[in-house]
Amino acid sequence: MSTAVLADLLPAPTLSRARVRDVALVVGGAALTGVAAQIALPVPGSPVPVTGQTFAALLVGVSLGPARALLSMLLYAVAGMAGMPWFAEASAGYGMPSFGYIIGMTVAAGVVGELARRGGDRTVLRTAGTMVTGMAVTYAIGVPYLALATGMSAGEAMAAGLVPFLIGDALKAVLAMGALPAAWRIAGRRGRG
Ligand SMILES: O=C(O)CCCC[C@@H]1SC[C@@H]2NC(=O)N[C@@H]21
Repeated sequence: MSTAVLADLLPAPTLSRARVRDVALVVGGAALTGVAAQIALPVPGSPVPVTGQTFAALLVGVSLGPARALLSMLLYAVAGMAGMPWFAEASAGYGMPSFGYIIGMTVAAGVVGELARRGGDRTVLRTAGTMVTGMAVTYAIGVPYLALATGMSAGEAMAAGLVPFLIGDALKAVLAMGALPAAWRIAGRRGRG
């Protein structure tokens, strides 16, 4: 099954305009994630802060669809590795123990983009499943990376790199569960115009 994602609703009457739109979406998605990364709260005893990044990356994934979302997050990751200070707390590079989450968010954006392309953001319940999947992918890469980078045991890495974020992640999911189906309802009303 293949459906549109939210970005496809932006008008692009010609192929060249569609290209310009897509480039703007890819660059805009990376910039949005970079800004959201600056909303960061340190977690005592953990090298990983609470950030707005996951929410932004998953939102980019769902609203841009798999290909544009993956490109957008790759741009975010590669520019950050090259020195653009738009990782959490204005950091850059790839030496930090939280770098695995950036890889995780990149993969997750592609995965949730594909789920959205199959209608995974059209209802509250489906959006919940899509967000939980995206977060699970992020942690599945971020937590083992954290353990390897710091020498923590699996239990320590989960205590420092997963548990402190669960409540915040639940709030981010609830926000998306309200916003995304509502955006589709508004788009539907406009479409019927
Ligand atoms: O150094 C970075 O830029 C990456 C920070 C990663 C933060 C992770 S993403 C999943 C979890 N949820 C949060 O709010 N923070 C951590």
